[in-house]
Amino acid sequence: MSKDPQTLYAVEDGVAVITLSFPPMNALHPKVLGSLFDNVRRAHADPSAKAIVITGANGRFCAGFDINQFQDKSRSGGGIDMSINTAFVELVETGPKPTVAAIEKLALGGGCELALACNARVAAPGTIMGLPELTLGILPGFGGTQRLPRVVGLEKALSMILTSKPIKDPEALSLGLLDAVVPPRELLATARKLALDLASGARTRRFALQRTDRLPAFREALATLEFARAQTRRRAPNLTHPLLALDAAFAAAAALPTHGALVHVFFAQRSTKRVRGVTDVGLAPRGLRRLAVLGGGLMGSGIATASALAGIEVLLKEINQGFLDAGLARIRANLASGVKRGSLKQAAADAALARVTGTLTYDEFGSVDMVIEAAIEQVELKQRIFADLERVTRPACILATNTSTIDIKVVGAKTRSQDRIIGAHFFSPAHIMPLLEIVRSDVTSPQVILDTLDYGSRIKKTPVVVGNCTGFAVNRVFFPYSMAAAMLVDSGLDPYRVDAAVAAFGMPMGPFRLGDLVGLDVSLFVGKSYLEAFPERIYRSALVPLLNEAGRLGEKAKKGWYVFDDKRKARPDPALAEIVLESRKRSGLSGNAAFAAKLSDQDIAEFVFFPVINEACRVVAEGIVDKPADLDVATVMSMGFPAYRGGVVFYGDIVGADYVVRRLKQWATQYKAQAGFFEPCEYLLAAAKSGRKLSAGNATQSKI
Ligand SMILES: C[C@H](O)CC(=O)SCCNC(=O)CCNC(=O)[C@H](O)C(C)(C)COP(=O)(O)OP(=O)(O)OC[C@H]1O[C@@H](n2cnc3c(N)ncnc32)[C@H](O)[C@@H]1OP(=O)(O)O
Repeated sequence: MSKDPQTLYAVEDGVAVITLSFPPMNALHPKVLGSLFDNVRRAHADPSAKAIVITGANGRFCAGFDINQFQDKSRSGGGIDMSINTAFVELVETGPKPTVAAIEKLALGGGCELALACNARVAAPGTIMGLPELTLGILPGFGGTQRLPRVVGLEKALSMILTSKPIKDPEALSLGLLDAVVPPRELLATARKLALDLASGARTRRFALQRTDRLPAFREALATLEFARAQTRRRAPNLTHPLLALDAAFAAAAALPTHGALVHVFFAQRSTKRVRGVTDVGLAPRGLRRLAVLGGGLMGSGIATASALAGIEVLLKEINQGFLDAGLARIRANLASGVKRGSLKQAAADAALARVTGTLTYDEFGSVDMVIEAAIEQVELKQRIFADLERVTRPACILATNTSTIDIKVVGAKTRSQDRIIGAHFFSPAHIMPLLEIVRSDVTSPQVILDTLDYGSRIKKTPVVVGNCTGFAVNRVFFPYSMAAAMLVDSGLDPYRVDAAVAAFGMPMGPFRLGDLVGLDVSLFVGKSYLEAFPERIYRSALVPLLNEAGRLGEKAKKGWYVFDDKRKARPDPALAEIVLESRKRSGLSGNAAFAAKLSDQDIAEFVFFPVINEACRVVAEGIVDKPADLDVATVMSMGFPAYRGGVVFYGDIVGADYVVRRLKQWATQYKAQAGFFEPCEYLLAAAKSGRKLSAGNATQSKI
């Protein structure tokens, strides 16, 4: 066996096996690193290899970076040659072919970091793994400070790094640092099989650096790091480098845009309760004791459940005994499911139920402090109800509507009580979804807004005050989302591909799966209000009307964009193709097929979200929200826009207003007939030109 520092390359059964070879410990001499890098690249280019196994010669994996290099350099007074920088670990982790480490005896320092970069790890019994770098006065340099906490958890990783003590294979296995422990003679075969399973998708390929499941919440992480820092200072008051290791773990995470975005959402969520002209004018909430809910349907019963759980007396009104019984049964079922899930104690559920009274009349409405109407979306019906409410309630009683589409001034048009009329827009299911959009008109009194904010906080929702416009804030900002997605499908993309790309961006589901959840009849109805309100910037696809005609109304009809089994599991449906083809024919977008076919997942996400950012800018400019951060919170808490991207406006700042404008203009050129859909608004254009952040908001007082 040669003593030269090198790696060996062989392909066995479709797997490239790369062997570290530098007796006795296969230390990572710069020549070993160089050869490893070359051979990993070779394996990625090698058509006979589907996957890669990295192992060590002489019955050992690797004892880390070659310590002799440190000695030589310190003698010569120079620094370490890190010309083979961390690029190779990135390639090992995320290159086109999956990697598995086959480990014997030891994986220490850089050797452990190399194993951590592999997508899976198998070891023989008697193996030790660890990051002993601090004992040499240096820090783990190949990404160990980042990957180890993500694989074994922050606390364990800090202890391993700070004590430099390696762990043995049984503990490594139980922590997930190893995927399997097998006898030495089975090691390579097991690693090869695992590598092929990762390549075929039979097992999920994992990327340590992208994992967050073992990381604690940000504040908990800070506390752990602070504790470790104090302990380290006590144990080694003269040493700086262990503290640097802690800083490295923290600073690297803190430098990521995800950190900035999450901190933004943290503060934004707390600031929605501060509204100019409402919470800064010396008013105090009047405190709500008794609430009436009109309508015991899905929304009404959810609102009643959330309110009763917060200690509020609830009067539930329905129009006949059958509907009332059904509404009360829904409240009971909501409470029972909370008990079953473990989020609610039986005694609390019983107490909440005891606070709910059913009624068929307005007789007791004189005693309530607030009414929330949750009837169906019909203008005349709501107008009649509000005229009745004005008559049967005290003048101080707040009159709220749970409409999601109708102008609240139109709802109150047959009353002279516009100042106490407000929108309380809940998201379904109302007792679970965390957001409450509070819709004010230009004459809603600040006291009424303040009381509704207070009510929202009491029922544990995040309240966001928004102005009165079509779709209010959330639905309005998101109307271009489904339209852009439909445009892509009409241009030739598979709807399931679009959904997958949007889910990969971080949404809980794609726009079409969401359409099925909401109901495509509802989408059609709501879509019409945007056609009327914003005719210059809508995309009118035949897709949703055709799906409605075919009776494909979504989950409730067991078929929509997808088909659903009895467990509500969605599956793609080949029969959808006919409708899609018909819509494409009518759309006149066939000229865009080549453009659409070339889009990457990221392009697709940008295509559907940049028009959303554009609309969000309009909402900010029109003063529909008090501040852009309110819109960020609203989009995270309603649509599930990823908090680590900070909400739609903050996301616009992450990617840059100028980039958003450039892309919108490109698409406006590509889709000439739909140019209005992509036209950047003034607010966005101004930010792109001046470099001002979109989240800076309006300098002037909001108009709402
Ligand atoms: C970028 C990265 O984050 C930076 C790094 O990786 S820094 C390196 C981190 N790795 C380490 O600190 C491990 C250091 N090595 C050890 O702790 C121990 O040698 C061991 C646990 C691996 C084995 O211990 P043991 O079986 O008792 O054998 P030991 O006599 O110490 O070592 C055998 C030989 O390997 C050499 N060796 C061990 N690790 C080495 C390394 N990382 N580099 C160069 N030589 C190494 C020893 O110097 C010794 O050489 P010699 O025979 O010429 O004296």
